Amino acid sequence: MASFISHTELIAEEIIPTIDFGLLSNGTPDQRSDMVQALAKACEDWGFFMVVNHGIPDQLRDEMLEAFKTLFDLSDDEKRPYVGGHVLDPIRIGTGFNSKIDIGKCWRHYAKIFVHPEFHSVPKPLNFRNISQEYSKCTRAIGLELLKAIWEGLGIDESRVKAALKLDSAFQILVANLYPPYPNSGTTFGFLPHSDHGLVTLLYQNDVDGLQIKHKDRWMYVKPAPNSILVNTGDHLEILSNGKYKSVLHRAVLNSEVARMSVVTAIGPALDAIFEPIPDLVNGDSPAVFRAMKYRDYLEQQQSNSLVEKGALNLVRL
Ligand SMILES: O=C(O)CCC(=O)C(=O)O
Ligand SMILES: [Fe+2]
Repeated sequence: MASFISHTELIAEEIIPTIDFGLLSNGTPDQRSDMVQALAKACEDWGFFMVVNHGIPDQLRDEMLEAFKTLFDLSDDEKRPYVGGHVLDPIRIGTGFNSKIDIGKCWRHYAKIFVHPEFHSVPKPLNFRNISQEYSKCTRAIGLELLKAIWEGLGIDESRVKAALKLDSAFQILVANLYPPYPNSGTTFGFLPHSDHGLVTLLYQNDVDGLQIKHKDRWMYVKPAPNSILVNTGDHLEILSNGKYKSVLHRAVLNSEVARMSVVTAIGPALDAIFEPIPDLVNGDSPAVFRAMKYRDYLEQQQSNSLVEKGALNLVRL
């Protein structure tokens, strides 16, 4: 496999947009309106932004990271029931992107748990259930509030989108990534370049950087502001917005000295919702560029195949 790291130019001079969640949820009407505009710009220009004043208690974030660390440290016997299942199994533990097809390319352990509309959890560690339930609730509320502001910024009727996507049953998945230290050979990634399938993804990491995003055709490092969470737009926002907001391509590189961990939560439509470009955004000047598909089918296809950047979107591209 070609070395991406040594052959790509990395840029750091651009400033990643920051969204003040406090002003979005509790600001004056003018402050909220400014944030809605800032969010629309961040989605259009970047597909990626940092969120500050998000209200997730520091302790809860740390407990969530620790609980996942303990889960990864369980014996192979204890983890076996969750290893090697189907991509739509509600709890999965594995390595690489998809353990069956990506051996050797991704130096990553993952745990993936479906937490909404049905909440799933593991029996060990004992505190996992309570922590993950609370963490999922908090992050889902933030994700849904961001989406509400995103619909507003696109000038579309929130209640119609919410009903079409069945957002009361929004599909939420909680994922932890553990990247053990790895000598930097330049050929092995933590996570290969990809976009996420859902509407928005929220990410929190330990204090080891490694996430990179593709911005204006160049890879750039992401250095999160203290206490921020990172948010990126997923394929479904690209589809719904009829290509106005592109899902951002991102990847994770490895650290040769220390382990990196990220806790990621992706929020999407209900699994049985059929998504397609929002009719208000399709017209003679801007014909539909994606066809309709059921979210569950998209997810299954995207997760079952090798990741080739944003290749999954071709399933629905017209
Ligand atoms: O660990 C990271 O920084 C990236 C993780 C990621 O992209 C994902 O879980 O989809
Ligand atoms: Fe991702």
